[in-house]
Amino acid sequence: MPVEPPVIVSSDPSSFPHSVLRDRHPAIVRRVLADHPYPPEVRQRLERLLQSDAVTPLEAGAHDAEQWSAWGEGMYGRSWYDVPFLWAENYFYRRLLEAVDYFAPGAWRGIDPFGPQKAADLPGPQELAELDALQELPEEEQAAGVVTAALWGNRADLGFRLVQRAEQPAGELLVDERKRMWEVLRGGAVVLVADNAGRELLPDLVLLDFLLSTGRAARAELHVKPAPYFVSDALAADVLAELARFPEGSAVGGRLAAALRDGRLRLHTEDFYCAPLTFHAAPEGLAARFAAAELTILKGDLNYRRLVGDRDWPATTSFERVTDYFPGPVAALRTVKSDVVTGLDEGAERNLPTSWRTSGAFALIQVRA
Ligand SMILES: O=P(O)(O)OC[C@@]1(O)O[C@H](CO)[C@@H](O)[C@@H]1O
Repeated sequence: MPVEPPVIVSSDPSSFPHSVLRDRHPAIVRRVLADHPYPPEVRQRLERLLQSDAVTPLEAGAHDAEQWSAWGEGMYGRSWYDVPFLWAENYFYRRLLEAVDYFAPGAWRGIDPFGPQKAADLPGPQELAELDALQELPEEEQAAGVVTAALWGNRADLGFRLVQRAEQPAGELLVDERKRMWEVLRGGAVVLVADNAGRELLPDLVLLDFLLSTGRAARAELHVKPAPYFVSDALAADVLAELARFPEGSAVGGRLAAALRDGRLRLHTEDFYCAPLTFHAAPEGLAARFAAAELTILKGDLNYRRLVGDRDWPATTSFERVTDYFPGPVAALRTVKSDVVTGLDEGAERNLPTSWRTSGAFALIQVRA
């Protein structure tokens, strides 16, 4: 194991993490306030969240207060900018859910504060038709197409789009190890850890359908978040909303529904997916699921940070080495939207634009088998 560089914090005002806490989080709260006719006490709590300088613990009665008191040891009372970035972001979403009574008994319980944004991002008939049309291609081209679509679907999560212009230049793949992905898959079980709903989840579902219908996988689990998170992250309800978009007679939609019905495709979730932790701390049951799979596919930027550790790794750090703890073969499909990168060749960074780590214009397909 290489010497571990420090965990990323947000204290440097010129850093990406600082901009997330300073600009993105307030924009997210403002959007949630605009999207819902919340009562005054909820609006006040959201405003207070915006104003808070220091991190304070959850109310004692909160359903997961004990968990968060353990996860937050040493954090409370400190500035949001001084605690680890990954922790601060996770806790921000937890506080936001608290503010909108997401877990509290009452009428607002279970109402997704990001629901309207997600609904507006559901794929339209043209996107569905384009993905369905991939099936007309020869299998090898389809294989390339479904992976490319799932990869670039990750490019514009809704949190990112709140602060970034929507249209971006064409993307560039910095590492492409998809060949190894295909070599690992021999008709066993696959886990796909989803990231965003909407335009990312659709190609993820198409990828799962491709794996199942070509026999590259016999079974698949689609792991989703247990609660709203990072604005657009997919919940089981988002999967169902997406499936309902496939038109009558869609071959892909029909096969996915059949696979869910006969158990070849299963939805799964764990509280861990909303914990401020990396995969090093995956609970035993989840680690066993990863270990039993021929391949775990991790989607997105945040899952990448949780996989390699949210640290200032030099970009040439070996991906193989930092992921060798992961309990089974793992593939990361990720557009680069934060500072954490590993697995680049020496010198590869040299010709990239200064913003390459956060622009969403570059991507990685990395595999550790
Ligand atoms: O995981 P995703 O949806 O690909 O990206 C999540 C993200 O937008 O949120 C974090 C910043 O808040 C970063 O990890 C990344 O920029």
